[in-house]
Amino acid sequence: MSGSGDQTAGARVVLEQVDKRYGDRLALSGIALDVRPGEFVTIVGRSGSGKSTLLRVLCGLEQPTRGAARVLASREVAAREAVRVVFQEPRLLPWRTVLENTCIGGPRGRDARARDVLDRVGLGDRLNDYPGVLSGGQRQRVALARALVHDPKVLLLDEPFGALDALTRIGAQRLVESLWAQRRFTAILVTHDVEEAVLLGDRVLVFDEGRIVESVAVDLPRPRAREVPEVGRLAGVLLDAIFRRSPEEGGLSRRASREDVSRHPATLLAPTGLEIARH
Ligand SMILES: Nc1ncnc2c1ncn2[C@@H]1O[C@H](COP(=O)(O)OP(=O)(O)OP(=O)(O)O)[C@@H](O)[C@H]1O
Repeated sequence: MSGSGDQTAGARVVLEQVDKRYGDRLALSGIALDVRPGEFVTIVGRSGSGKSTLLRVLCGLEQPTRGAARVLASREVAAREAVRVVFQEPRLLPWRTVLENTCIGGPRGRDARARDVLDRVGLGDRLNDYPGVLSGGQRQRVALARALVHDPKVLLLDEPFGALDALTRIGAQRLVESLWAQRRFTAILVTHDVEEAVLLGDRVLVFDEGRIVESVAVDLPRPRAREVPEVGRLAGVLLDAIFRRSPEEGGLSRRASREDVSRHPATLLAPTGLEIARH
């Protein structure tokens, strides 16, 4: 897909030997990463492998213990405009309308832009509704609009589709991909779904114990479908990388097979057999 309309260019993201330590736990260990402007990088890995910590470092919620994380835009942009995050829960204010939620945190006079973005995510006719009357997928689209209204150079997505049902999830994936193709921001998405990682990523990184243990380039035309054999093959490669090591401590109670995971994608959420809580 080629960019059209807006000429917004994404920023380059560079991490140099980043460690993040919590007490004696090393959540990130020597992460070196260079993300091209406009690249779509997806990240998979077992629970606790450091994926969310990486996003928190990138958006400035956490400081690296060692090393540096840099966002390099082609022109000077305010930090708050450079990087935006969409979380698994939409985090909307229930007493504010869709339009008001979308404008939150932005400078005044963003109404027109917010309306435009809400239109693009298919909520142009829900501006004055409150979050309580929206579906889960619609709320997540408001969260996406709220991030995009700032015209970010980097969009961080932390399991943004995790709480959506399968059909809504496919629609939301396509929406994110088409917005990315239009606006050319740099996208970094954390997911537990290896197929989703292949469908959306130019490159998929596998995390394990705070390190990048595998990097898989996905050189397939877009939009991609789960039915394409190469998508399934790459998803298998990723699963092998995720489960290659079965650590004695804190790891899998048994080695999950590829079949287990494709039948029950949520297996990855709870590799030690814990109850899976869905939001
Ligand atoms: N604020 C914190 N204080 C202490 N330890 C933390 C904190 N945040 C994360 N950790 C630890 O850092 C490690 C990495 O956590 P992180 O949330 O990045 O993993 P994750 O890969 O995103 O996991 P999940 O897929 O379950 O969301 C874990 O061992 C976690 O317990």
